[in-house]
Amino acid sequence: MTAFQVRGLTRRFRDTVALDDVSLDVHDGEFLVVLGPSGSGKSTLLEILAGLQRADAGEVRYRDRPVDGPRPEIGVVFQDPALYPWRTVGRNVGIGLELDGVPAADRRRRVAAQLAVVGLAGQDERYPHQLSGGMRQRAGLARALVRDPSVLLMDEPYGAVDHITRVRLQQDLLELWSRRRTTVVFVTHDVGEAVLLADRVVLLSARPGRVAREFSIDAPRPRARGDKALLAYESEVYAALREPAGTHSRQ
Ligand SMILES: Nc1ncnc2c1ncn2[C@@H]1O[C@H](COP(=O)(O)OP(=O)(O)OP(=O)(O)O)[C@@H](O)[C@H]1O
Repeated sequence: MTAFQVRGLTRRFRDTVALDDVSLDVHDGEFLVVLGPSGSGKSTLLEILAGLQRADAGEVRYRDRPVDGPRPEIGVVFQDPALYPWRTVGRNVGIGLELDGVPAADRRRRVAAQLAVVGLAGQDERYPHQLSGGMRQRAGLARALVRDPSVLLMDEPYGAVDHITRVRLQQDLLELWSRRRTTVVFVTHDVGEAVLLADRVVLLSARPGRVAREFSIDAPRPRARGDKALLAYESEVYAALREPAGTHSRQ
């Protein structure tokens, strides 16, 4: 089944055309990576999928219903997890459940379980400033997962953590995804990250943001950085990035 159907999406900010006639499908259970240079409209696309902003033209449907606002089954993870500093990690992660009116005992149980899933078991009572950047990012992921979303939208979630932490977080995300098979749409401008994670990479061109190319990453899983099969895909994507703008052909 198709999770998202995106048709003819256009978004302008004054003179800037952030997205120009973007169409794509996201399939159920798929790990889709949206790759593109700065200003190619990746974040704008993700926010429209999340129902956080509207397109000027075109349509987004999720499971065949128009997306007209945020929904609990669509979880979002941003580069900055934006945890409330005055709330404990547990109360940050459980915030969506509070809004959903889930009783406190149930909430605590679900939060503790989700913290364990992301590698933060027993950290409920700590405060965000007591966590490392990588741990805060894990807490942001737990906050999205705790509502049991059927799709996760991730906007450069590892863009602000150091390289070694990033490699670890990527590996953990891959393990999590292979267990849950939640549909993921993941935005990055890191080619290595894109081919490591993706079933399919959609490459956007910059200003205006258009779908330039698509790559199916048919490398076997489990995967790890440095796998030979992935390096071949990386070379293919880098070659596409070297093509002058406007000469991209769709595969
Ligand atoms: N709220 C806004 N007001 C004005 N212009 C905006 C706004 N949001 C995005 N833009 C412009 O739209 C274009 C696409 O921005 P967007 O943030 O979606 O790109 P991106 O590919 O995610 O970039 P980056 O990789 O740098 O985060 C850019 O030129 C940006 O300046």
